[in-house]
Amino acid sequence: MSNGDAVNGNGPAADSTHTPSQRYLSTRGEDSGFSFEDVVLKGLASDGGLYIPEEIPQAPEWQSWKDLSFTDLAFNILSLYISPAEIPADDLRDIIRRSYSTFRSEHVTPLIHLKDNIHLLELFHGPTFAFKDVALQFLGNLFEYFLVRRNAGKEGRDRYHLTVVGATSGDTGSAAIYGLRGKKDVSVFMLHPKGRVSPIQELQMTTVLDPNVHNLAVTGNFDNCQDIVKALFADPDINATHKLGAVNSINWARILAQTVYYFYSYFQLARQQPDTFKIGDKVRFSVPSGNFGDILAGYFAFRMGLPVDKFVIATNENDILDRFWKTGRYEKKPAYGADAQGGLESDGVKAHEDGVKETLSPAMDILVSSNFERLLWFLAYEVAATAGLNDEWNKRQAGQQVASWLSDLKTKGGFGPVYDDVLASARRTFESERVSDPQTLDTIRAFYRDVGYVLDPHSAVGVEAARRSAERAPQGVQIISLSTAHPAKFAGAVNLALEKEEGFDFEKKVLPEQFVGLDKKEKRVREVVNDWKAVRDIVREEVEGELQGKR
Ligand SMILES: Cc1ncc(COP(=O)(O)O)c(C=O)c1O
Ligand SMILES: N[C@@H](CCOP(=O)(O)O)C(=O)O
Repeated sequence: MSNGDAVNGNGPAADSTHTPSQRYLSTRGEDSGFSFEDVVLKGLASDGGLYIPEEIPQAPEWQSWKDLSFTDLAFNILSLYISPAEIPADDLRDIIRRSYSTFRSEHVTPLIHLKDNIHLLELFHGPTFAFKDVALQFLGNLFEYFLVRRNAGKEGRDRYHLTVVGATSGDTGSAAIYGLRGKKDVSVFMLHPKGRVSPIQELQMTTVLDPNVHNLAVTGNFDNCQDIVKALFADPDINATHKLGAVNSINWARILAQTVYYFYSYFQLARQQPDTFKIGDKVRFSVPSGNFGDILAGYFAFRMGLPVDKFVIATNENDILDRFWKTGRYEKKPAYGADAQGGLESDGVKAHEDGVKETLSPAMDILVSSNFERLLWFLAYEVAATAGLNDEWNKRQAGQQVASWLSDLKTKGGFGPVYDDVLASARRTFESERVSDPQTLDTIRAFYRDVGYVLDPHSAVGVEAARRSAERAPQGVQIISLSTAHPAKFAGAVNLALEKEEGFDFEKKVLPEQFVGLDKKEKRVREVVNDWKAVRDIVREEVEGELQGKR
């Protein structure tokens, strides 16, 4: 499929009055020429790839953005990708303003100094206390905007009804639900691995009773949920009857919205440390990583012109990314580590037969990182470009290479080692660190003792990686470590680390009022087996019920 064809193969064609500033292509090379609106509503490309912009726009004026508010900065950055012909400037400003008015901090994503040259970018001040809110509040409003526009003057079954299907290891689910609850013409189906999200995360999702919200607890792991979502997108049958939409970071708008806080944190650092950090200095980012969406947003900010010294990929013991950077091989893990005893690794972490380890940072318990595919495209493109042929050829080569790697991942469980120049290019911009559960607990404890700060386990993985990276970093480099969730979402890990600390009281020190009494609320969730067809049947049944006003 190409250029301006119907969304999902059956939706309305892109409206020629909304001329795009930017075209998008698929990482697997078979799908191209789409507008921003197309890719936001479509989510996943029809060849199974992920959408990327044909060109990464440069931001030559970025230095003059230093004193802008978060929302003004967001407007400037997003405008590089969304032309006023697609969304008029006033409308875009309004979408951005509404999206961030729900945040509890005037900075939206405040930066605080943690210790020495390590700074913490707090991304958890949105409605669900996780970094996903930054993108999903925006995406929810964007969906609404496009649907209102498409449905003007239409009634009943003629209206464009979006069926969002998403997979979550805990945080995307609630953030997407809060971004979309009660919105007209949208149904939301969130699949989470039954029993493998934290109790608060589960309650945040299942206590939302709006008729358009459907929680499905899948007997399986996060990757099974993600595979079901991708199978639904690949199924022509459901695509013919329902217009599927994505809220996971396969949706380009998720990545785009997240680029803003990389710039914003850089400017906050310059404002906070005018004597030691000047605009133009390079900064290092450490990012707790699972699906690779958050760190990929940083990569786009870097490619747009932000001076970055290195990105540190921080993984937990589900370490496919760390292993790639160390070996050049991208491989799913064998079921159990060599030292496993009856499903328990030597450090006490539970390893499931499917290869996923159940760690203290469960939102990163992911076997395969879906956004890594987007980076692979850019790495392959860079290598193709050294051949000196034309850009069209380079893009085609990159798409073919990515399709071949991803096919090996599917059929053989992995690929690699990749060519030396691909790995060298990856290592120029990124490095990686793997942080075990005991190290995560030690980090939470150490920073609580040292500076009185309570880190959530995911943020602790990032901070420990930042601390290790600081030992190798050039003298004086400032490191911004992304804090991806509020500690109250992970009471188990935080209490494990801090319960013996004198004076520590989880309820008084950590628990926000919004979480109090959640467990007393009514819940709605359906259990489903790990079978995409069973999920498809539920989606059909529930959407029909909603459209007939039965729910
Ligand atoms: C709290 C938390 N930290 C880190 C991550 C990893 O982010 P990403 O999947 O974008 O790499 C996630 C899940 O996505 C998360 O929920
Ligand atoms: N950690 C995520 C997993 C889904 O990742 P996404 O960024 O692709 O939506 C979660 O919390 O659900």
